[in-house]
Amino acid sequence: MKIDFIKIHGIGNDFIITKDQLEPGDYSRGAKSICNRRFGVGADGFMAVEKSLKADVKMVYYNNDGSLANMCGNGLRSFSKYVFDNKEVKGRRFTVETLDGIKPVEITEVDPRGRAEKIKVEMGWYQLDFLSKILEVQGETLELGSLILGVPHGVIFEKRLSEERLKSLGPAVESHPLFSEGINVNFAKVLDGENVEIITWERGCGYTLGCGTGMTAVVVLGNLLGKLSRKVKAHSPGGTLEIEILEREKRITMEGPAETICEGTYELK
Ligand SMILES: N[C@@H](CCC[C@H](N)C(=O)O)C(=O)O
Repeated sequence: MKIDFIKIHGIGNDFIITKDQLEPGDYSRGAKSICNRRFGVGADGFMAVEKSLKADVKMVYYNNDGSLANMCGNGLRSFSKYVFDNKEVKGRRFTVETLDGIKPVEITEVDPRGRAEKIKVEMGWYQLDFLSKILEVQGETLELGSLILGVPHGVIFEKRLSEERLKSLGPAVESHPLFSEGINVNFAKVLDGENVEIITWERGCGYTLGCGTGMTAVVVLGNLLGKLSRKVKAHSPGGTLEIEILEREKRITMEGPAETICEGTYELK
């Protein structure tokens, strides 16, 4: 079966998006195939655009290993760019149904041709699992906080960030028996109260250049621990997101870019 797709990234976290209808069982298999970086187009995740009865449009997200996830922050901005640029929605403010509920979106910057460049999304509110627990992993002692922001996140604050260390410890923490559904793993270094650097090992797709829900989880946990303020610039290898915790209203916003890479047709294997 052939599908039309577009590839969009949000701070280097890249996604394949299709409006074409697949057989229900084919999305997971399709995600593995099209996201493969050697034998497919290559991406961190695969998203389907669906009709919604509750919101303006519905986003369904699969990791590149074929697993379904409730939410993806960079994915939501990339998806929003797609539906806005392709006039699937009306106006610069609209709502997107996700498996984590309905997310209001605002296109905050457009290019001279009227295409979305910067997007602000509502991330909802978090569910704290625990602020701090000591984990022994591969002979290392890690102090980790855990919360759910649509998907589960572990946050480890460190003095120095090492991609090599993340790639070695990430898979072991992701599948640690403490987390029955697996977990995304974020290593974070606080630069000052308004700036934090983050590297992430994602459940279901490994090392990525940035993870929107993960960067938001770091800001939330950093704020709860008194390390970060409520309005923070979060920096990952692929770019920067602006994250704001609106405590009284119990909502969190995340703003950042999304950019089209290419579009085409793919023969699903
Ligand atoms: N890249 C995403 C998160 C995608 C889902 C995650 N890998 C999971 O399975 O929990 C983001 O930007 O938030």
